[in-house]
Amino acid sequence: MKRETIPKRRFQHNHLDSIQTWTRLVQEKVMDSDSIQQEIASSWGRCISSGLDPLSPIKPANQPIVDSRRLLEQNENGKLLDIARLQMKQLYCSIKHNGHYIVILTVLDGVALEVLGDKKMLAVGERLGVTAFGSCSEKYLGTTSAAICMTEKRPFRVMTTEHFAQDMQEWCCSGAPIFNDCGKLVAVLNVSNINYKAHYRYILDLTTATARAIEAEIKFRKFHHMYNKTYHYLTSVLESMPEYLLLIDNKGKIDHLNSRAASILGKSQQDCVGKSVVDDFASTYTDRCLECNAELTWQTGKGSTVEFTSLAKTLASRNGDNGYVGIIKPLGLVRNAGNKAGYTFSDIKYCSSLMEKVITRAKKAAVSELEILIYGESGIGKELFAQSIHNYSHRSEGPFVTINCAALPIDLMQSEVFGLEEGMFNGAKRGGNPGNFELAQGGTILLDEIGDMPLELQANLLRVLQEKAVTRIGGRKQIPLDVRIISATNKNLYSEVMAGRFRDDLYYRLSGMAINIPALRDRKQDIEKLFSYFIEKHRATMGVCGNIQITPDALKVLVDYDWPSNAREMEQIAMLVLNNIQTNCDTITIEDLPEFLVSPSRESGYSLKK
Ligand SMILES: Nc1ncnc2c1ncn2[C@@H]1O[C@H](COP(=O)(O)OP(=O)(O)OP(=O)(O)O)[C@@H](O)[C@H]1O
Repeated sequence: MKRETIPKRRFQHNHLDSIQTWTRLVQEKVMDSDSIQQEIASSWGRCISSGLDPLSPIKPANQPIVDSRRLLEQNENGKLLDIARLQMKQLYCSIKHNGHYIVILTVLDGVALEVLGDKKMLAVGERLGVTAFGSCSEKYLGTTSAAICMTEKRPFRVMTTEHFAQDMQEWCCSGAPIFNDCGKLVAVLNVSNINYKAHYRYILDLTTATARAIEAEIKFRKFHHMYNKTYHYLTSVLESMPEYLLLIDNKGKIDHLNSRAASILGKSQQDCVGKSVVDDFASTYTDRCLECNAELTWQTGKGSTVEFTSLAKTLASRNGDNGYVGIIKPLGLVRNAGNKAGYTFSDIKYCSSLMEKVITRAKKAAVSELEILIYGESGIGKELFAQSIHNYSHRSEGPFVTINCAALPIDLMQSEVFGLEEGMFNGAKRGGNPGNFELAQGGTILLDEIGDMPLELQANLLRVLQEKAVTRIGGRKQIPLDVRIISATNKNLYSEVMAGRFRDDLYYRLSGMAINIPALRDRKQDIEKLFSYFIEKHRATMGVCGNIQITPDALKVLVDYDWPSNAREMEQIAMLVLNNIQTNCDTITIEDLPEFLVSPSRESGYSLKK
């Protein structure tokens, strides 16, 4: 087929020109490209190259078969349809009083995802196979506005004899492309009718505006989803932290807090959010308190007080609205009521005989008066054991106080652990501040992360152990102590002694009875029970109902994993899984597990540190 070039160019549809050009094409096999719009000429060219005969009737029987289920699963087509349906209905309602129309949503390979219109136009469409999940591709229908929009990636109208196939030449179509949030073309929206006079120019504008509205909804849903996901992650992370955390905005109002923080303040989370720190909790609060590491006393709903030390970080936002992350330290509650250990041995979930032996040993240790040194990797349950030992001992009615020996700067730690004599610093109260050892009187003190205790403090600690008494910083008086010491570490303390980082005399004092908690990877029998326990523990708060099972495949993935951060990591993963699954889901499958667990390359697996 020859192409003739006439120097005159046309950009608008002219019925007479296109009918002449088309007739010439059919009768003389000559395409006069310059007497029709260039986009139409290109489409006709493609139809000719694909062997389409303009005169042969369009038969639905020749249509390529489409697997509708697969189509909906591909490329987020299901979501697109969900969004577009409502907009298509609105578009149709705004034009239907002008005549008979059909609104078509076509996806990339030319398949119609949705078709709606009045009876007459639907019947016209049906005769040509223009139905939901029917192919409307260029190879089948010839030139259409949808086909041109796909190629040109902009709105386009195809009128009557601009259609290549004779069977389509009654049709008038206005189409507009739909792009996703990444700017990728995903579909074309199209309005068609078979009455030339009722295919007004504004129909193309309306179609384009509706396509833009669909795009905006796609973006909105994506951001909404991302926002929800981030919010859930943030909440899960805050909830799983052992600290009492608050996010405070630059006006001193509480933006968010974890449930631990709310419980220590004696209020619900809802009651705390939006409340002013100054008006409702700590009247001496200022931003400077946070910046200069000052201590604050918070009034709680239960009439007691909580020390709020400024282990706070500034959160800078782009628009300069700085906020803070605050950590409430429940020292005040310890002073008022004594700190209670919540866990007992019955809270330790296991099946393995290895763990059975460890628990038997820990119970023996509990009823003795020996100092106990608990060894185990990070997140394995050392604190859980320490609390259980305390509750199993005759000191169970006394306080249980934990000191994290790695967490605080040395000066703060001195006063925290050993107490502060009155008048030592401006912050010291009348009568001085008792340290953690005094607060643990009659009970147990857990020296967590003992392997990280600075050498300077080790000397003071040794003195306390030898003398069974404590002297506050800046004071002279010795205060006799009746405290049982449990230490915990994830380091090899003996190697630390050998390396000169830990005092040998202190090491021998602390390790009256050693308890080794084996890593989770060394007791695979416990994995199923522990994972089910964490799922059940968080199920309700994460909004998932019902009794949840795990498939053998998914369980195998969990069993095969190394669990570098042990039970704490497993708890995080259980929460991520709950976040991934539907609220009414009753089975956890491999697809619900985080990617790094399932993928064979485990190097990128994360490990969580307290
Ligand atoms: N066998 C178990 N059964 C039930 N819960 C467990 C078990 N082991 C650990 N956990 C839970 O896992 C979390 C981490 O435990 P814990 O804080 O006691 O670990 P840790 O060894 O003290 O950690 P770190 O070394 O970071 O101080 C806690 O929520 C704890 O209750």
